[in-house]
Amino acid sequence: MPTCPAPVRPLDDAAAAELTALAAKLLADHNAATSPELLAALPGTCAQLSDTVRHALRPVDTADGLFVLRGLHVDDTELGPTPGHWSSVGDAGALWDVVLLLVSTSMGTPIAWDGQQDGRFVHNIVPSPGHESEQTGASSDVLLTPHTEDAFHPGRAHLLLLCCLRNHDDIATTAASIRRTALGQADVERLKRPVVPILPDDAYEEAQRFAGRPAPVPTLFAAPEGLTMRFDPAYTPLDEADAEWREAYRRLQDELARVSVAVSLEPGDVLVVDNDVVVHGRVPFTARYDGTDRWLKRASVRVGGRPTRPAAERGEHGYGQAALTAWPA
Ligand SMILES: O=C(O)CCC(=O)C(=O)O
Ligand SMILES: [Fe+2]
Repeated sequence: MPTCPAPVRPLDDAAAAELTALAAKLLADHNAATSPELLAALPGTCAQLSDTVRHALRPVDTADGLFVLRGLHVDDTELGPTPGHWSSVGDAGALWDVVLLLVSTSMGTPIAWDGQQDGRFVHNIVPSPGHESEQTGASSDVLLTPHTEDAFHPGRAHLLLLCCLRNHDDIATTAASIRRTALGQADVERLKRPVVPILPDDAYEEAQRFAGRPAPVPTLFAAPEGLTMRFDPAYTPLDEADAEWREAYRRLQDELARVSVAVSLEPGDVLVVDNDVVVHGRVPFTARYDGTDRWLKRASVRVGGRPTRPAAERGEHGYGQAALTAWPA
C-alpha cells in the first residue's frame, strides 16, 4: 500500500499560529471545549480567519477525496499522557478540540451523537484495554475494516476529520476512494440497488437495541460529480443478498483494496476525508498502554445542500438515533 500519497495542504507558521491563537482565546473565554456557548461562538470566530487559512481549508478538490492539513504544532511534552479510554479524557488536549472545531466549522456544521462518547462533538480515538479486537476506534490488534463513518445513519457526516496528537509508531489510517476504482458497469448497477441494510456499529449500543426493521440501502449512488458510496462490510448482513450481488460487492472490496493508500499521520496533521467518496480504516498495531499510545481527535461535519446521497435516505429511521448539531440548524 503506498504511504502518504495523500495531497498535503501546508499551513505556514503564521497561519498555524493564527488558528491556534484563535482556538486558545475561545477556550479561555469559555473554559471548556464542550461548552454550548463555545460551540455557538464558532461561526463568528471562524469569520475572523484570514484568507490564507480559509484557502487551505477549502473543500476537498481531487478524486482522492481527502487531504492532509499539515503545519500545526503539537508539543508532545505539554500534552500529558494518552488516556486509556475516551471516557477518561476529561479536558486533556482541549485546545486541539477547539482547533478541530474551528477547522470543521469553516467547512460546515459539526455534528455529534447522543449515543456516542457522551455526545461530545470531538471524539478521542485511543486504543483501550479490553477492546483490542473490536471494529471501533478503540481497537488495535485487528485491521479496522475500511468503512464509511456512521454508515448506518442517513444523518452521517459528509466530512470526517482526524487530528493527530501522537503517533510514535507511525500507525497508518487507510483510505480508498470510489473515484479511483475501476468497477465494471454491471457491478455498479447492481450495487446501486438497495439490497441489504447496514446495521449500527458497536460504538452505538442504544441503536443496536432499536426494534424497528432494518431497511436495505444502496452501496453506490451516481451523484452529479461522480459515484458516492455507503459501505461498512463489518456491519452488513451480506448473506441476506443473492450470490450475484455478493460477487459484485466482493469485486468492489477488491477494487477498494487495490486503490487504498496508507496515511501515517504526524502530530499536528488534520486528515480531512470526504465520507461520501472515501472509506477509511486503520492497520493493526500493538497498543503500548503506557501513556504514549497513538491519540487522535475526531470530528464529523455536515455540509448543507450536497447532492451526494439518494433522496430515499430521508425516509430512514436511523435506528432511533439523531445527530446533534453544534448550534441550532
Ligand atoms: O484510527 C484511525 O486511524 C481511524 C479510526 C476510525 O475509523 C475513526 O476514527 O473513525
Ligand atoms: Fe471510522
